[in-house]
Amino acid sequence: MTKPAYQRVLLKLSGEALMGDDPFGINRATIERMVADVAEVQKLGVELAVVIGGGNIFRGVAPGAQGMDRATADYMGMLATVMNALALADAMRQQGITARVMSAIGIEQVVEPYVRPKALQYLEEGKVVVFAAGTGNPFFTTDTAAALRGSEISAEIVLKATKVDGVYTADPKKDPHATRYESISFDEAISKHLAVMDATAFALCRDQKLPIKVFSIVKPGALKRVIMGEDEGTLVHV
Ligand SMILES: Nc1ncnc2c1ncn2[C@@H]1O[C@H](COP(=O)(O)OP(=O)(O)O)[C@@H](O)[C@H]1O
Ligand SMILES: O=c1ccn([C@@H]2O[C@H](COP(=O)(O)OP(=O)(O)O)[C@@H](O)[C@H]2O)c(=O)[nH]1
Repeated sequence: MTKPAYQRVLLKLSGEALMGDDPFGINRATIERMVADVAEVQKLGVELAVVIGGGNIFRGVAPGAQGMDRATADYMGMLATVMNALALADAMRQQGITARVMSAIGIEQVVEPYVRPKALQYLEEGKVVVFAAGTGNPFFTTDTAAALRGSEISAEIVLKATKVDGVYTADPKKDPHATRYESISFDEAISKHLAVMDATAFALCRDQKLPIKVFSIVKPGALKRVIMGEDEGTLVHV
């Protein structure tokens, strides 16, 4: 049997993708399917940490936050990621995966706080760690949280599972003529303002020499193919 290409990865799951075809919130079938994908790669012995987004519930820059103080809206967004993290960890439990949620914001009655050595210990024990509340700071995104936590846990790669199947020359939702890159350097992605991830996340990964793979969360089996090092999505590299 061929071995996985990575031993430890940071998986960023889009909050917005949790909606499935619903207008907001968490779609049951969608979260179960995502967890089934995670279970499949966990069986291969890959150490897996997850950063979950919150856009399905609240986004600090959404129209619903108009007129609000940006930092307040962002804290709401971070709390939304905590709800998603709890739902995700529970869905994992139902599929036989032991998961631990760690929050960047102190809410001890609900989830344990993020403590780096503890997170590393869980990973070594084969548990899935779900990082909630992003970076814990307003004006950031969960993509940046993925870059940060990925660096902290010495992940070999950040896997961004999102609604598109890679990085395109322009936003494929707006430009039907956009074409997908097989791979692209951080500098090119930043200088071309490719908005699939924010520049802060790209810059942090570039400085830490932490590659990113952008791939589809919707495509069946894509996560496993990425883990096996097969041709899937777009690699963003130094
Ligand atoms: N150059 C690009 N290549 C791919 N996707 C892009 C690009 N520019 C903008 N996007 C948009 O970025 C979205 C993914 O980023 P984001 O909205 O932050 O998703 P997530 O919920 O995964 O964090 C895609 O759905 C796509 O519409
Ligand atoms: O470190 C962080 C991470 C997230 N957020 C807030 O939480 C929201 C949800 O996260 P994100 O938009 O990254 O989730 P996703 O795109 O995956 O749905 C963001 O819009 C921000 O308002 C924040 O303020 N700081």
